[in-house]
Formats: sequence, structure tokens, C-alpha cells
Amino acid sequence: MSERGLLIVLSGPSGVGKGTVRKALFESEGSDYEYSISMTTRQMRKGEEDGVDYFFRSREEFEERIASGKMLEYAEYVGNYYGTPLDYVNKTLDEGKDVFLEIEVQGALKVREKMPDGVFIFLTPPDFSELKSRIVNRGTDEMSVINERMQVAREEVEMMSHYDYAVVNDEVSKAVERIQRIIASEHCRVPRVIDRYKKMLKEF
Ligand SMILES: Nc1ncnc2c1ncn2[C@@H]1O[C@H](COP(=O)(O)OP(=O)(O)OP(=O)(O)O)[C@@H](O)[C@H]1O
Ligand SMILES: Nc1nc2c(ncn2[C@@H]2O[C@H](COP(=O)(O)O)[C@@H](O)[C@H]2O)c(=O)[nH]1
Repeated sequence: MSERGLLIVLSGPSGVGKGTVRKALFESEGSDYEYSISMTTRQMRKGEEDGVDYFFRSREEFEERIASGKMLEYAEYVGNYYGTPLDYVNKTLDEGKDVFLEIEVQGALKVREKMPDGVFIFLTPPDFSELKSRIVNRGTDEMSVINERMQVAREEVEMMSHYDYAVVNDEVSKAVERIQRIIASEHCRVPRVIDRYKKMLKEF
């Protein structure tokens, strides 16, 4: 039996490029990760699709899921709930597949408490004016929401010390390479592979 998959958590301020980097990573040669689609109560943006970008749900339904313990983590971010469905993550890790979460900081820290053997990567902007330009130029949020997201970003950067790695997203292809190297080295960590070797020795 193969060992449990690796949980990879990519986090960082809104607009830093988590989605862009994640998509480029998934499209890169040899990439073999399973993306955990999050659930949210926010309004669907133009071009988004239910079940692809997010599971878009009402607040009532989201709160029912929280109450019945169906979320690995959730957070309220700029007025909306966002969360990770628990079953999919556990089932996929048990199948030996690597699971990729792209989530904000409060949620990532909750996952860290529950699944400390995951790898926690904080994506950083080259600087804050570039971060603001990226959110503004994306054109998806009103100025009041952008200002709120920038305010949250200040607090989130303070939490970087709780992560295993910080990766700067200056250029998407470079950020992808840095993340690939981190994941490759995490796969070789002794606590991950030792059980398999112990089992092999027993059967030898
Ligand atoms: N390295 C980069 N250089 C320049 N622009 C970038 C880079 N990475 C991402 N962007 C642009 O920045 C904007 C924000 O990127 P993206 O939506 O991926 O961020 P995000 O961190 O996923 O945001 P959110 O957390 O709000 O979902 C997009 O318009 C994207 O094209
Ligand atoms: N704690 C969680 N945060 C999540 C999850 N899915 C996405 N996110 C983060 O929320 C913000 C805002 O996202 P947007 O799509 O409205 O721009 C961003 O930082 C996402 O990474 C989740 O399941 N849990």
C-alpha cells in the first residue's frame, strides 16, 4: 500500500497570485496533484462556474455543514464564508494522492493544527504596491472591497512565521519552480517514507 498523499497548502494575501500560480503548477509537466474545490457563500464572479471554481452555497447551507462537522476548516473573509470540505481531502489523501489547498491564512492555520504533517507555503508579493496593482488590475472587486483586502493582507503577512516556506511570486514560472522544488523535497522527508520501509523489512 502506498503512503498517504501529501497535503499541500498554498496561502497568502488576496491578489498575490495564488490561483494563477496554482493553475500554472497544475499545467506544468509531471504535475500530479488533486485540487480541493472550496465552498463559499460569496457571489459568483463573471466567468466562474459552480463546482469548478468553488461550490457556491447559501449561508444557511454553509452553516449547516459547519454544524455537522463536514468542513476541515472555514473562515469568514471580507463578509463571506470560505471553507474546505473534509471528506474529499481525507478520501484523496488515503488514496495516496497529493491534495492541494489554496486558502487564506486563518483557515490555513486551522488546517495546520489538524494536519501538521502537511506542507504550508506562504506566497508573498514582491512588494505591497505591486499587490494592490494586481488586485486593482484583476478588475473583480470594488474599491471598498480592495481596501478591505489590503487591510487583511497586512495582518496576514504577520502570520508568515507559522508557515514552513515563503515563496515570492515575482514571476509566475519562477514561483512554480520554487514550489515544485519544495514539494519534491517534502516527498523525501524521512517521517513520510519510514513506515513503508519498516513494512518492507517485516515482509522481507
Ligand atoms: N507573477 C505575477 N506577475 C504579475 N501579475 C500576476 C502575477 N501573478 C498573478 N498575477 C495577476 O494578479 C492578479 C491576482 O491573481 P490571482 O487572482 O491569481 O490572485 P489570488 O491570490 O488567487 O487572489 P484571491 O486570493 O483574491 O483569489 C491576476 O490578475 C493575475 O493575473
Ligand atoms: N479559509 C479558506 N479560504 C479560502 C478557501 N477558498 C478560498 N479561500 C481564500 O479566500 C480568499 C478570497 O477568495 P476570492 O475567490 O473571493 O478572491 C482568498 O484568499 C482565497 O484563497 C477555503 O476553502 N478556505
